[in-house]
Amino acid sequence: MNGKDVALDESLAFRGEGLEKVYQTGETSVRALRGVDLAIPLGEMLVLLGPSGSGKSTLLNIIGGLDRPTSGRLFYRDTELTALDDRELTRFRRAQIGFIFQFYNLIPSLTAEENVRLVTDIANNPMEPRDALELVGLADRCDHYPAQLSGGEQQRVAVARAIAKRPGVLLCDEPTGALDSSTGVRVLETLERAHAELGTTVVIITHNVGIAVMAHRILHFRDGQIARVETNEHPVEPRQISW
Ligand SMILES: Nc1ncnc2c1ncn2[C@@H]1O[C@H](COP(=O)(O)OP(=O)(O)OP(=O)(O)O)[C@@H](O)[C@H]1O
Repeated sequence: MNGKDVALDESLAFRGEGLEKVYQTGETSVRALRGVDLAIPLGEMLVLLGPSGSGKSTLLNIIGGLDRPTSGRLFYRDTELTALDDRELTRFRRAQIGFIFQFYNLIPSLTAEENVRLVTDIANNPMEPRDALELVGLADRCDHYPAQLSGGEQQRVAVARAIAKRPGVLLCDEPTGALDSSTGVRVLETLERAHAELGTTVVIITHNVGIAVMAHRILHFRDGQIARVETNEHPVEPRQISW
């Protein structure tokens, strides 16, 4: 198969070496990633922290196969993502990655269940949409339209949609950025539940230092690099978090 690596570490979900990303806009170039090396173990709960513009979303988009590094190599398990063509990268993303963004991106004319079904209809081994909605605590809201749901409930539908295809990895970019503390905690609980029950590797970008305590590790970004790695021996449960 394309891009197999001989020195494979089977305990890792992602391994990146020397990842660089340069955005070129006309005359201006921005070095968003400046030589990032990383290893993300399977089943890890990882938080990316750092100031605005430090490269967190750029890295998340690259590990999720939405974008490519300018240079460097990136592996997901035994597959070298940086050796895949566009079709193969899309196939990887569809099969393995669930994305959750700050704004929920639900289709307003579809019910919660139908929003989830959009994904399960094209997945290989999906959950029933109602089971995914039950897992996020919305069994009684399946027939509601997004406008009939609160912001936190809409985000939980987005989590259900992301986990329903049983992805190996959940990538979350400011998943609680638009939510107040108690609503945000319920969303974090659904991420923790997917992590615990499905063994999903979870990567969360946040500006909120309060959230970082639920992670196994925290990567601190600065100027396109990982400035510091913090290991958390005792991750706390989301219900103990507030901000
Ligand atoms: N598509 C793009 N074209 C040009 N420059 C970009 C593009 N995307 C990001 N950048 C630049 O790359 C740098 C890193 O951006 P990135 O979005 O990865 O940072 P971030 O840490 O996620 O920031 P935030 O916390 O504000 O979302 C920034 O200087 C940004 O302006």
